[in-house]
Amino acid sequence: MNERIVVGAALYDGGRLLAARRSAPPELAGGWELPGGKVEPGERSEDALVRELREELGVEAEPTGRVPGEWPLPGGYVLRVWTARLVSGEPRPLEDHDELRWLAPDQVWSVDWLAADVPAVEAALALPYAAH
Ligand SMILES: Nc1nc2c([nH]c(=O)n2[C@H]2C[C@H](O)[C@@H](COP(=O)(O)OP(=O)(O)OP(=O)(O)O)O2)c(=O)[nH]1
Repeated sequence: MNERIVVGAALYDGGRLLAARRSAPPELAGGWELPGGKVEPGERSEDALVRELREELGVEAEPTGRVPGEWPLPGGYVLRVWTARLVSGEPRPLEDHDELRWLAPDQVWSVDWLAADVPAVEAALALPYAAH
């Protein structure tokens, strides 16, 4: 009954995508991911996404659409991704991350994404530009 879902945000601002470098746990530290986290029992995925972006980055964001697909994560979780738009605030690495980077389209593959994020980011980039 408890689905094990991690939601990630393809957070865009001015055509650039936000990438976040994990600082923990040790086996994931240094890898880049889409900010987000685990959906709590009874929580809507979009609400979890907004909550996680507030907690982790200190920003208000609005989910704008689901990126088709889901990608398996260790521990029986799956990663689902939403596009999102920055509503207010400047993202800061408050929790879980030690660096953030806004990536222009030609910089998206300049960071070392976590394994599950490679197909997830590809799927986000495959969406029509209007979704960004
Ligand atoms: N948030 C996020 N997690 C990812 C991505 N790719 C990926 O493999 N993961 C993994 C890392 C973690 O093992 C797990 C997400 O856990 P998390 O630590 O971000 O979740 P959370 O903030 O709710 O934390 P907690 O309840 O474990 O304290 O999924 C991604 O793009 N975004």
